[in-house]
Amino acid sequence: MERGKVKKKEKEKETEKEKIREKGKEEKVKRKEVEQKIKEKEKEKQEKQERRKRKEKEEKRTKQGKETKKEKEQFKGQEEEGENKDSTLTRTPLEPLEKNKQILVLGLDGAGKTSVLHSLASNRVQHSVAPTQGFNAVCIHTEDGQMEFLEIGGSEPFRSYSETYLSKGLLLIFVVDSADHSRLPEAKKYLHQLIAANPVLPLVVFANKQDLEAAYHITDIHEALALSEVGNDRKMFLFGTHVTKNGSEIPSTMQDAKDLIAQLAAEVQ
Ligand SMILES: Nc1nc2c(ncn2[C@@H]2O[C@H](COP(=O)(O)OP(=O)(O)OP(=O)(O)O)[C@@H](O)[C@H]2O)c(=O)[nH]1
Ligand SMILES: [Mg+2]
Repeated sequence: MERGKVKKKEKEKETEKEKIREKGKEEKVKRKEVEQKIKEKEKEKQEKQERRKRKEKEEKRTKQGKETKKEKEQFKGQEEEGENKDSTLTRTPLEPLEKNKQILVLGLDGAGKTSVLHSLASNRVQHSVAPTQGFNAVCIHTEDGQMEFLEIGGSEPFRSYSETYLSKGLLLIFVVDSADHSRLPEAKKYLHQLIAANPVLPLVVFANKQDLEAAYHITDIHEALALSEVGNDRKMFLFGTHVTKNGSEIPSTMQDAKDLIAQLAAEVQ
């Protein structure tokens, strides 16, 4: 009888232990499930982050692509035409580029804009061999950085683009053929149209082709272009320049003009 009781108690103990073991097992399974869930959530989070990063990269690439495309479109033209032998420096923007403010080089066709610009860029006299069909962008490196010049061809169809660029210009360089007396009134009209579009834009006038016998002296050019009327709020400078012997050093007036342009550009920027 006693033995029977002991056996029963032992059995009960055994069942109790069994239950505890079972419970332990269940808890272990539950813990594993929770751990699994946490891992899955972390994985999901990581995947989400990667997806977001990929998307951001993709967007960045598309944006860059668009910009490059826009710039490429802006700069096609004379390079493709290959007519102008100075085309390494020639670009055709359709609209002003936002990045850097440009120094605008304007004036009637044949005044000598390209010749002046390329001579300033290389510090050597460099004649242009063809009229600019559209735009001509030249970057000149200086001690303090770089200057971006933009010539707009002086022929009638291209002149109309000038006003679009004036509001974003840094300086205006106006080149005039000092020996072409008959076209001085036309040059004056064009210059005054330009400056009316931007009342503060500093103005540097190049009375070019001073080497020619028929060239007007700079005081006559001052009068012929009515430079006294350019406005009191505007800085204005006038240089007598010439681009004569190809390959020779640029004349000192041109070097002076270049230094002044660099100084003005630094002040305005
Ligand atoms: N004698 C002389 N000829 C010059 C001088 N500057 C330019 N030329 C000549 O003038 C002609 C026209 O020069 P360009 O530099 O093409 O003139 P541009 O103002 O750029 O003309 P577009 O591009 O048509 O607006 C070329 O035959 C040049 O060689 C100069 O100082 N003296
Ligand atoms: Mg030109």
